[in-house]
Amino acid sequence: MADFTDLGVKDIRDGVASGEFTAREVAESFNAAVADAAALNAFIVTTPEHALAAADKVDADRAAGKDLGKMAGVPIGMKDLFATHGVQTTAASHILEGFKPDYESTVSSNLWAAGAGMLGKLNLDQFAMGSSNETSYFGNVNSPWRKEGSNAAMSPGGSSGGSSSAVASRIAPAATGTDTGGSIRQPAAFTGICGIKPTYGRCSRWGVVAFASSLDQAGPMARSVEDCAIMLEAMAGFDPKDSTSLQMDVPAWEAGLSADLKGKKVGIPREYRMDGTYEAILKSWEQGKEWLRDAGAEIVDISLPHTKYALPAYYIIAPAEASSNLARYDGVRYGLRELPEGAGLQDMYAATRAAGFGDEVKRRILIGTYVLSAGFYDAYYNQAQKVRALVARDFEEAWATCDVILAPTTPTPSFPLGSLNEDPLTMYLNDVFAVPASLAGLPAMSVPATLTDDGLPLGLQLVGKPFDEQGVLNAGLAIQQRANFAAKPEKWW
Ligand SMILES: NC(=O)C[C@H](N)C(=O)O
Repeated sequence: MADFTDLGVKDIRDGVASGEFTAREVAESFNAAVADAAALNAFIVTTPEHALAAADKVDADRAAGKDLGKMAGVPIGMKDLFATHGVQTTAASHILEGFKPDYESTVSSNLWAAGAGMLGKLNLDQFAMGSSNETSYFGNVNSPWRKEGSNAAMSPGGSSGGSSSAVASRIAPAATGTDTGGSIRQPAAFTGICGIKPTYGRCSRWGVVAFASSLDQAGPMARSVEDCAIMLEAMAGFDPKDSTSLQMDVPAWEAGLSADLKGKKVGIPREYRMDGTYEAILKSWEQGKEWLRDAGAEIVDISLPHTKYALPAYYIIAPAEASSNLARYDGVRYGLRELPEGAGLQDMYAATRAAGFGDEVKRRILIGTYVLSAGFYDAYYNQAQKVRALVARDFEEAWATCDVILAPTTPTPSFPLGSLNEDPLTMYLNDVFAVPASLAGLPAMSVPATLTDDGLPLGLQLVGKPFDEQGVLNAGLAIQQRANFAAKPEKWW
């Protein structure tokens, strides 16, 4: 069987369209790679038949001379937070084990309509809560990357850790992710791939298991900026079923790609120079400035004064919304039910939730319930909302002097699995550079920049004005062309 696993979204789509190979050949090749990579634990369930059926439809459409979609013939991984009709959807939680939705999320429907197929449902942190993919009920995901000279299992980041691991290891050309406070960008940075969180409202949240509804956004994860542009075009669009969906046409991001940044100003936020950030990351940030200058941009110093309050505000707002969203898992409507002998309704709720939710999910529900309780609402929840407004205002003011912002994606590279489990605060700090853009609802992307001396990927982050995914993608492309990140993890799985 021919091996197509080094190909990305654009290569596959164009090769299928020109008849260089068939969509079925591609699907078979990736299905085999997925089956061979069980050691990564990237997938919770695999759906080879879905990938093949979608491929056959594309091949038949091509033979019949029909128009092919944006993602025609591309088999992808689907984060297991998207409801998929008839296919188990768990959010990596025991409480949803066995749940097979009788509906399809809007984002996945859009992708299938564009000609993509599904390789399977990808592992993640439980209910997307985590930064290492260690809170999944279905076990850790392994990063395909290892430190030079070490066999220690590394984190692929989280919560979209199955997505990042699958794309980096080339068992999927692309995958969906979701980002509430960094869940696309941080795993992309940890594994040397690209990932973009679009403006809040670009991708419908309908059929996406809710974590923090005012922050949750879907986006693509792939190995190039071009592939992200193509896939985002297929995913995005107004959806009347999501009341926060943007009523705007989807721009032609792929056609609009240009790495010429003449006339653009790139802002460097001085508050992002934080203690505890790895030297190699500060160095790659400097390098990033040079690359963007080389692409024609002017580099300007900017200030986002409320940056240090963003993470604490996020860890009040996100748990508050989660405690409300997760109240629906009661043992009656979905998945798991624990019904001890002689138990009443309240006992059944308690037993189901005690058995069904993992520790991190329980921690967030407790914090969220606490900050929303009558005596603490003003002191915590309302205060955090005010901070959120200040963080958003910082960005609005910055747009007076720059068009796009360059920052690190994370303060550190990937870490060994197990090393931060006992320390939730250090784990939360992973998202210190990602969360401000989330609170402000802005488009933001991570692009691979370089490797550390011991061989781990580092990413650079670009943050854009509202609705300006194009500006983010174009600056990302300028970095991609200069970083020439061609490193590939050595196969050990
Ligand atoms: N869901 C996310 O965007 C990830 C973030 N680390 C969190 O645990 O909330």
